[in-house]
Amino acid sequence: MALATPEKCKTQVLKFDSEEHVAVAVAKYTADLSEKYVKEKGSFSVVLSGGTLIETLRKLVESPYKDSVDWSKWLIFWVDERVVPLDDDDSNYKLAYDGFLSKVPISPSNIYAINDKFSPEGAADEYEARLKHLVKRKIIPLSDATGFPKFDLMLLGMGPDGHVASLFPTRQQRYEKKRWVTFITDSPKPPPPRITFTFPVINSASEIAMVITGAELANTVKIALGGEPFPGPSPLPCMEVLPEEELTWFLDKDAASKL
Ligand SMILES: O=C(O)[C@H](O)[C@@H](O)[C@H](O)[C@H](O)COP(=O)(O)O
Repeated sequence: MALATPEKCKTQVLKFDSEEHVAVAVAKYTADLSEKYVKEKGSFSVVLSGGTLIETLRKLVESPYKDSVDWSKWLIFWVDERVVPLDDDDSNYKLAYDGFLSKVPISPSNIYAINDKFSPEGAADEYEARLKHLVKRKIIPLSDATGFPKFDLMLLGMGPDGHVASLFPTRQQRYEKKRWVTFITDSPKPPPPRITFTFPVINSASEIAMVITGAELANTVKIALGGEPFPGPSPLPCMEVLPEEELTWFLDKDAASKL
């Protein structure tokens, strides 16, 4: 099946004076998309990453969105997860639960955490099987363009090495073309065992927001968006993010300082 083409994906780069302004803008963007997708299809599937993203989502659980968003229609997934118990401080589920999910009325049955009883390989297989089941029940559609599951919104962070999800520049998972979910046991960012969505799934999303703050990411942002040819053998993973409809970069002043 044909993969999404760059011509189809609209890219916006939004720069803000501070992290606080990014947080305000990401909350409005997410709430607006929630309204749009709930109206169009009766649900809103949101894929979270870990890291600083959850803190940047803090405005979404405040007024006016706390009361205006139709949380009952939200479905929550993780683009990557550390294979640790769900109550471990390293768990992306725990991070999201403590900072976001526990503050809004999303039904626990709509929150798709990994099964923390499995090995990384088993957890990836089980998460993929669960996604396939949701597709079969028509809860998550398949992309007509790619044949992979199509989530409404993915909210992604990025590492200084250009990784997104747990797809690292020096690891082969970034090249996976068939699996929906894969695993890694030697992640360069600790903890080492993780599962991650693959690029075909990430790029089948309708919308992706790259939420990037802090001066330590300025060089990588420049490489990704600066318009200069990339010198390495393969582009950085962050340069390969290309959803089906719209890609929006939210940058604070520090992250955008080298553009
Ligand atoms: O589990 C993880 O580690 C993440 O999902 C990872 O992909 C993260 O989004 C980036 O590493 C950025 O992390 P920061 O926002 O903390 O810099």
